[in-house]
Amino acid sequence: MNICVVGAGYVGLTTAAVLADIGHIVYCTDRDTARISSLKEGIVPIYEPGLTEMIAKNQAEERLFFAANVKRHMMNCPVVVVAVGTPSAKNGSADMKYILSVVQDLSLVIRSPKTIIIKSTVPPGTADRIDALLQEYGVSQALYELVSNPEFLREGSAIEDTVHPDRIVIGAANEEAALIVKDLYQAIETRFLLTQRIEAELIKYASNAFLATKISFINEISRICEAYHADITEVAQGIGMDNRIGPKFLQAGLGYGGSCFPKDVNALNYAASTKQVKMELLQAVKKINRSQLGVYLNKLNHKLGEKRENIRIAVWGATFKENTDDTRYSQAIAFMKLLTKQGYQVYAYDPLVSPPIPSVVWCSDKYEAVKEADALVIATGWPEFMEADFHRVKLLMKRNLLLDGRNCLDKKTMEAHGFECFGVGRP
Ligand SMILES: NC(=O)c1ccc[n+]([C@@H]2O[C@H](COP(=O)([O-])OP(=O)(O)OC[C@H]3O[C@@H](n4cnc5c(N)ncnc54)[C@H](O)[C@@H]3O)[C@@H](O)[C@H]2O)c1
Ligand SMILES: O=c1ccn([C@@H]2O[C@H](COP(=O)(O)OP(=O)(O)O[C@H]3O[C@H](CO)[C@@H](O)[C@H](O)[C@H]3O)[C@@H](O)[C@H]2O)c(=O)[nH]1
Repeated sequence: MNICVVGAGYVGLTTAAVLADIGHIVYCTDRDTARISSLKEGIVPIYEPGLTEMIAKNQAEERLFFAANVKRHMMNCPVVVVAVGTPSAKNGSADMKYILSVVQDLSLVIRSPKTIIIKSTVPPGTADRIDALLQEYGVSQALYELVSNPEFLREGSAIEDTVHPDRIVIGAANEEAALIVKDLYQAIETRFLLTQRIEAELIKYASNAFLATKISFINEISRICEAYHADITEVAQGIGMDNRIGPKFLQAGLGYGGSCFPKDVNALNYAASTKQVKMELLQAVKKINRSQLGVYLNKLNHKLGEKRENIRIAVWGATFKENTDDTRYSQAIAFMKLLTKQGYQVYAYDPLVSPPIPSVVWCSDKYEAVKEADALVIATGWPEFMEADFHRVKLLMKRNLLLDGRNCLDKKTMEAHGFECFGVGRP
């Protein structure tokens, strides 16, 4: 099947690579011409383990092509997968400008029967809205099927999540349209859930909202653990052994970030408000996440004392989590900004990124960042931080404070190296 993927971001590139790898002919398009030019030359503009290799293989085998002429490929392919961004607008709603521009482009090129698959995360009711728009633009409904097929991949494990998903959700107005999409994924062994479009749209938002809730829940429990000198990692382990709860997404830390949870929680909240539904639990989830950084800033302040001048804090990690180069809504970066606002000198290191942040000095290596530091903060759980030579780190630092903001280090080992180590919800 010839497929046009619109949007060569994290989701578009992964989807295009996997669909090509399972045998389809895929044209991955983007209106960002520089991005497409580099992709044509084999330079993948994002970091995602295994993606560059999968793209190269399928380009070489002539199943995957990159193109900046979005409309031409939309017109020629019977299947169009929409994977453009839906970032947060100022009022918390999903900003639909990219989706709407794709719909406009589509309206100009639908001349033969097409299946349009919405993979972007969109508010409930979007598929119906697109239907209405296409008809307003004069496109005959007989010429297309519009299907909601939300994406559940995580950055850092996008390929694995797409090749071995927990489920594939297909929301379609009729069975025929659903089966066309199901057929595309024939080579993927998983459970398929066929619903109407509105349920598929809500399943995506509700999944992210639930996962964010799990994180805020465990972060709140970590606060009571600290008060009672209990270890949250053991408490989380015990909770997770209950099959009804499960062990995943119970890692206490500096809070959730990334391009999805913050914006999707806001967008769900906004969608509810337009129907006069109050999402009280979600409000609490957001509030806990917002206050999580403050809790650890206060702890650091308390341990470092009143003086801020010439106090140096090393921060390891800037991306919103390990194994990605994405810094959207990164708690690590938010923490760096809080530290500089307090008057601390911040020396930062991340294996992949060094975005400009006023008053933050970027170091090219993790050991350089800790030189003469009064405290070290582990803000992202990159494996190379766990494997660091902490004997050397201790020798390089001026003082011995270590905030393990992702609970990824063994506290006893750190104490044996001479650190005063405190994690999130650990005595
Ligand atoms: N990033 C994730 O982990 C993830 C996971 C699941 C779902 N999602 C959802 O998938 C969607 C895409 O997310 P992303 O992170 O891949 O986005 P992204 O911002 O990385 O990439 C989007 C791409 O779309 C392109 N684009 C925008 N408008 C276009 C147009 N009219 N025509 C052609 N190209 C256009 C942009 O140039 C950009 O390259 C969002 O709705 C997001 O919520 C993201
Ligand atoms: O136990 C945990 C798990 C995660 N996090 C944090 O939560 C955020 C999000 O992590 P993760 O969910 O692994 O990354 P994403 O790539 O943002 O993936 C989420 O968002 C995507 C976009 O919608 C969905 O497709 C995925 O299913 C959903 O997991 C990160 O800041 C993590 O550090 C925690 O603090 N504790």
